[in-house]
Amino acid sequence: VVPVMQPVQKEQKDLQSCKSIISELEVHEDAWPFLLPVNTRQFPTYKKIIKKPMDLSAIKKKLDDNLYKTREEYCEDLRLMFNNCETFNEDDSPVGKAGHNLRSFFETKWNEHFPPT
Ligand SMILES: CO[C@H](O)CCc1ccc(O)cc1
Repeated sequence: VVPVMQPVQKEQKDLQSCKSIISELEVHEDAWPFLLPVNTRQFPTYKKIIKKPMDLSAIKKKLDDNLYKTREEYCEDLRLMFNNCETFNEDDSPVGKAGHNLRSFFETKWNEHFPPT
């Protein structure tokens, strides 16, 4: 009989996976544009164009502060971060290329931890 995981254990496993994935993203060679918030005082255009800034340090802090109710909320913030990058950067720019590479790495890790049924 396949043991049914209690909801609490399921949440804990999901949290461990989310922490593991962001730790791998943080040390990825293409993470450099995403490690810290974009300096919106240095780049006022960014503040005007990107309504919801997001970066890896903010996501890590939300994880550590238990602010994600589900793994889907966490995934949403990562996709927001990558979509912001595509909005603001040309695909063939250094930051744009890093964004596409890191997004691909993330989606692969996501599917490893949470295989689509
Ligand atoms: C996640 O990285 C940001 O999209 C970088 C935004 C940016 C790129 C080039 C600049 O000269 C200024 C800001």
